[in-house]
Amino acid sequence: TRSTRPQRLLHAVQKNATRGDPRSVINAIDQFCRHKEWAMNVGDEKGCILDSVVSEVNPSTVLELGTYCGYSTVRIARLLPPGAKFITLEFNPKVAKIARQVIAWAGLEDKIQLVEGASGDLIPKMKEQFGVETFDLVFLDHWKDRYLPDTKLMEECGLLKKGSILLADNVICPGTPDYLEYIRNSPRYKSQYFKSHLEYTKVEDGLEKSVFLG
Ligand SMILES: CCCNc1ncnc2c1ncn2[C@@H]1O[C@H](/C=C/CNC(=O)c2cc(-c3ccc(F)cc3)cc(O)c2O)[C@H](C)[C@H]1O
Ligand SMILES: [Mg+2]
Repeated sequence: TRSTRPQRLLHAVQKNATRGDPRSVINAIDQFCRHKEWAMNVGDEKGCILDSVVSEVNPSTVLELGTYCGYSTVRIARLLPPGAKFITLEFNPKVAKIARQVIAWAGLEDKIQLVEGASGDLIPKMKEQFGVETFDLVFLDHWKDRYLPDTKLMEECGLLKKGSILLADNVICPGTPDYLEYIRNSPRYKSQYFKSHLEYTKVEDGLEKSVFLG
């Protein structure tokens, strides 16, 4: 049977990237998706914005919603200080298996805790099961209609503290209208839109960075 897109992306990494070199893994995926087969990674253009936010926040605790093939996981993990706690959630076991191999190829498995399951089930368990108090940074990149419910759930579970940063991908394309409306009108957040393009295309997209005010 035909391979899956994540499997083909993993093979491109194993063929073209150097083991233990996160930068080469990132480049191999970007080359593959730009020239061979598009895939829904945050990509190089939005990835630079992600890098700058991660570097600025210099987080001790990070949560990623929607690992997919691990492209943004590798981008984030390579910039984290030693001892940082980085949890990424992926509910599709086949996709998680690919992501684990991409992360291992980058040599970053010791910095990342990939947890298989649905965010709605796992977010309420973060404190008791994963020993997390609050998250300094959350990267939202899973199903777009889940950004808002999961943000409200993180608030309810006390996982955000004054200064916590939410960074959301795809707020224009495919779009997350209910999330944007909520986060831009809530007195509990200060938001900023970073205009960019849909990965590997000229279509407009962007990242929304929101600071939780407590
Ligand atoms: C109950 C589940 C919720 N909880 C969950 N808990 C854990 N893991 C979850 C949850 N919900 C989903 N996931 C996982 O995250 C991944 C899913 C990621 C989704 N990303 C997009 O849909 C997208 C589309 C485009 C796009 C743009 C233009 C186009 F023309 C086509 C596509 C671009 C982009 O940058 C995009 O990120 C993965 C496949 C899926 O298993
Ligand atoms: Mg995305």
